[in-house]
Amino acid sequence: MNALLSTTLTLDTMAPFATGTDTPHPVNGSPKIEANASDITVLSSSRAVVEDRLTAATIVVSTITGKITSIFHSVLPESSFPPGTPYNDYSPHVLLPGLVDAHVHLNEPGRTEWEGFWTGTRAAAFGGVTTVVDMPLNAIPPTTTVAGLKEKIAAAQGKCWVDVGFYGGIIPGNTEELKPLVKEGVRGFKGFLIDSGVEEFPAVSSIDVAKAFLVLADEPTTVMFHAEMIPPISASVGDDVQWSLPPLEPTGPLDRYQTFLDSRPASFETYAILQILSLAHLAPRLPLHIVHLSAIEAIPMLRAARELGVKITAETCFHYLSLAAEQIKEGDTRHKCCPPIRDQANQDGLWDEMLDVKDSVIKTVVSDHSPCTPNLKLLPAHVPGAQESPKASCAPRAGKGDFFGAWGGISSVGLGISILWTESMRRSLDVDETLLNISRWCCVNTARQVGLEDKKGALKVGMDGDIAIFDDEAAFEVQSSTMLFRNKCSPYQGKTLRGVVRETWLRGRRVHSRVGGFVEKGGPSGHLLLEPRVKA
Ligand SMILES: NC(=O)NC(NC(N)=O)C(=O)[O-]
Ligand SMILES: [Zn+2]
Ligand SMILES: [Zn+2]
Repeated sequence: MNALLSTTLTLDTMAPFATGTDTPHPVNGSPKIEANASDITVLSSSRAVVEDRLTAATIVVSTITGKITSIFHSVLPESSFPPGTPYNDYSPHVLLPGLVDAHVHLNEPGRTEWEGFWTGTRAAAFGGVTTVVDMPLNAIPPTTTVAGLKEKIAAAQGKCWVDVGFYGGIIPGNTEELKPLVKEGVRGFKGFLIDSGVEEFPAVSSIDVAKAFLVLADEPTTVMFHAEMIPPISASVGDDVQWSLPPLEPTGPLDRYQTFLDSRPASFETYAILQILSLAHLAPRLPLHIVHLSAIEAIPMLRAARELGVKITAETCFHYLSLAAEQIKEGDTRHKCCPPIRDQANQDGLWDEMLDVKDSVIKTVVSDHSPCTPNLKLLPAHVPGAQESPKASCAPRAGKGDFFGAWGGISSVGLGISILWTESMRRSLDVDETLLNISRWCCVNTARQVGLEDKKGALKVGMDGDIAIFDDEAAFEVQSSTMLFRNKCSPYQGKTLRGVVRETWLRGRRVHSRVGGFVEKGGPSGHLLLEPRVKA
């Protein structure tokens, strides 16, 4: 280790962990790094998020293993490295870990016209996301069997611009498939407690959940729920309690957002979460997770459960942190998702939980990118995106602007970091703290949620050289050229977002730069992340 204090460092670029990891600022001039110039690449900046702190950093990545071999807490000059070493000083832009978006629907095979591996992962790469984890539904077949997973894997080959992991699904009757899916490398499971929107992925009952908990109790996985459920009492009219009101029944004009919001109240989320918690004792060691938490009313019960030792966490989404019901115009179904975007006070409450609470129950922020063809959004002519609809692949079931008939799902993969940055700056949050928060919510914690914490989500020696170069001063307009997902239909369209991802690096190779576009030579280099999880 004395070598660290001398001026010459030798890097063993083949080794997953380098000898020199963290050197003090060079005292007598710059250190000299000995390595084969073609075996390493160097990225540096006056600002980087390295292991939960903002620091100057020089990051050396092996181009052979794709791993980070050393990190120096200063900007070493190019002359520190052998002549010909690829070297980029990005100061003052920020080096961040590539984002891990742990909730994306890629929909291939079967509904590739909604989204596919090629387009979805290019949109991710554009926005600094270097890993996406694909949800088990909306592709046909769904990932509820090993055979279904194999079809996914076959469909993904050679099409991924970033690394891709897969979730399995829990549906009635597939208990036998769950352990084999863990062995095949799924990163977790999702089940629905309410209609999923697609018939091949039915909701589970409490008996199905109990069976899944028992079979997965000691498996290295995370079981996640779409936590909305229709409570037995759905509405009260004055003093009169109305029993068994038809579920999700609209009580006003179908194109008014408030009508839709009223049809899926916070009680749907709290009731569903109570159901999950009531079964948690069946698998006390199994990590449980609530996907796309929207209602702040659910926070106290999650906090109480965690205090009692229940292993449960929650994620929220970019849209719940940036959009508000009051602002949604009549018929603008681009905003339809489930659970719904709630009011401004709810949005503020989510931020309060994440910022002010020491051990927030909301650990991660994800996109829940769940697109469809624009015709299924039933967009009225005045909403942007309506004119861009390709020919309808399926006849719309309802009138234009109908929030009940439109497909539920928001498109935003690759826009997340800029959405969070814009909203954080609007809230006048501290710049440095926001950079750390984004890295916690979208990198470190999402990687942990899906069992990738040994490879992804942090700039650390031994981790994959997945890096986003973030320009926090720039801004851009969301338009067709900046939404790289297949269907250019998103509530962010036309908005100006602050914070631009200048470049995205995957395992030590530049995948995309805002100036040069995609590095097409060699084609997509994303890996499928199928190595089974190990027990935490
Ligand atoms: N079938 C879906 O993709 N559903 C998704 N839809 C949303 N979130 O509106 C989801 O994750 O539940
Ligand atoms: Zn869901
Ligand atoms: Zn989803």
